[in-house]
Amino acid sequence: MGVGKSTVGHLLAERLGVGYRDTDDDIVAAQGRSIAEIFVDEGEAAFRALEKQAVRTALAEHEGVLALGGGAILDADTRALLAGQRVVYLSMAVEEAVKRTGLNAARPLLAVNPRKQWRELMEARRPLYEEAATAVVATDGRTPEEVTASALDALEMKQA
Ligand SMILES: Nc1ncnc2c1ncn2[C@@H]1O[C@H](COP(=O)(O)OP(=O)(O)OP(=O)(O)O)[C@@H](O)[C@H]1O
Ligand SMILES: O=C(O)C1=C[C@@H](O)[C@@H](O)[C@H](O)C1
Ligand SMILES: [Mg+2]
Repeated sequence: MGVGKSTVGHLLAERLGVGYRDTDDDIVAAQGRSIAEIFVDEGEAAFRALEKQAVRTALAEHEGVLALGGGAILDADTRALLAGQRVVYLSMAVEEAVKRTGLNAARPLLAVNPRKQWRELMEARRPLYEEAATAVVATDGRTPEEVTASALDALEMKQA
């Protein structure tokens, strides 16, 4: 959350001359509600079901850069779909995460105690991110342009 998927994703798409899509945005558009509202109204499990379908649809329809929600990796079927894709894991340390996300209530899973919640989420997810990734790019103290350049290098993809 807040690692720079949207910022870097847009830059990466621009450099590659392809489109950008974001499954969080797809869910919000289809539901006509914010992610925080979906969590409050229906709970995380309902959000995860919507997310799983959104990832499946986007991977089938879209050929450019796709940003996934931070928790999409928790779903085993989603992980299987990612197995055939180039996947970039953008990483950061907790202090960078707190700087970038702040106490923003739009991120319901970090709303109460961001540092502690972020650490716990990452302990559970880091192995899944690493397993899915074909490229890992550290973002701490680096500009979005630098992160984008590293992602292109790591993916061995040329700019358009
Ligand atoms: N490399 C970077 N260095 C410093 N700040 C950054 C960097 N990349 C993104 N940011 C800033 O961090 C914040 C979060 O970035 P962004 O919205 O791109 O992340 P995200 O991963 O898409 O977040 P979300 O989990 O909400 O989808 C923004 O304020 C953005 O300007
Ligand atoms: O890491 C997560 O579990 C989440 C990340 C966001 O992208 C959103 O998908 C939502 O806030 C949940
Ligand atoms: Mg984003």
